[in-house]
Amino acid sequence: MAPRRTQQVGAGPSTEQSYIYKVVLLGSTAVGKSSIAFRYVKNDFREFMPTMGCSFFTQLVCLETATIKLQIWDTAGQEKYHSVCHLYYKEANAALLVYDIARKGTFARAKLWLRELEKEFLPDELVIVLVGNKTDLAAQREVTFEEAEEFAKSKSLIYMETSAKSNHQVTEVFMAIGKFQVRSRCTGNSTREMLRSVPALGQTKGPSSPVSCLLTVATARCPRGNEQNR
Ligand SMILES: Nc1nc2c(ncn2[C@@H]2O[C@H](COP(=O)(O)OP(=O)(O)OP(=O)(O)O)[C@@H](O)[C@H]2O)c(=O)[nH]1
Repeated sequence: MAPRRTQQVGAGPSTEQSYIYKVVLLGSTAVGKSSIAFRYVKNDFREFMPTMGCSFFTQLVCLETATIKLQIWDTAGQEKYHSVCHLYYKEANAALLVYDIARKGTFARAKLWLRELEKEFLPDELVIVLVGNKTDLAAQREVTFEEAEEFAKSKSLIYMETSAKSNHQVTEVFMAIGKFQVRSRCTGNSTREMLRSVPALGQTKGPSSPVSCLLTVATARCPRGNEQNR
């Protein structure tokens, strides 16, 4: 089932379609949500940027078949802001559940966020990416790739690891969201169904994982420098 609340904003430059997707970043404080958004939108990294309430960014993703405007909502992870977070993930099309691979407690917290989302959304209504951030801290890793991937698989989530600091796979996360949404629209299959359709590859990470396998299907048209930030 394709996402229900996607806004279609008409044809793009040629015969392409343009869509607006709302993406919300959720997770414990200091896992790197703002840093991921900042890296993606500004291609920069700052050591200190605490979020109060919520920040908002937009970014265009140009795919072969469609142009997508991502509305990126970066929520604050501090407990005092928790009660307002549901206001931000309302009407979302995709969620990034971010944890810090070097802090096991943040992985547990991401699982709690998932439960909250499961109460608010139908199973195929939201594309959810579990994001293990700070891969540059590999020596301090407390959550293995395999543990997180296994959990993601059991819940039909996309799983990816990033480093906002070293710019590892950050763009790919947002591209994944765009591509899954567009493919979902084109094929009528939900992300769950698409992930299920490549089960044999589910055991491996890297270039042959289900995510990267599906990502290669729709090739990006714009090089990063040509993406517009509005
Ligand atoms: N080593 C490393 N540090 C990172 C990475 N991403 C973020 N950080 C650092 O982690 C700290 C928290 O980053 P933020 O982006 O503010 O985290 P947040 O999840 O938005 O935090 P809240 O706004 O409190 O919810 C900062 O000191 C960042 O510099 C990363 O990939 N690697």
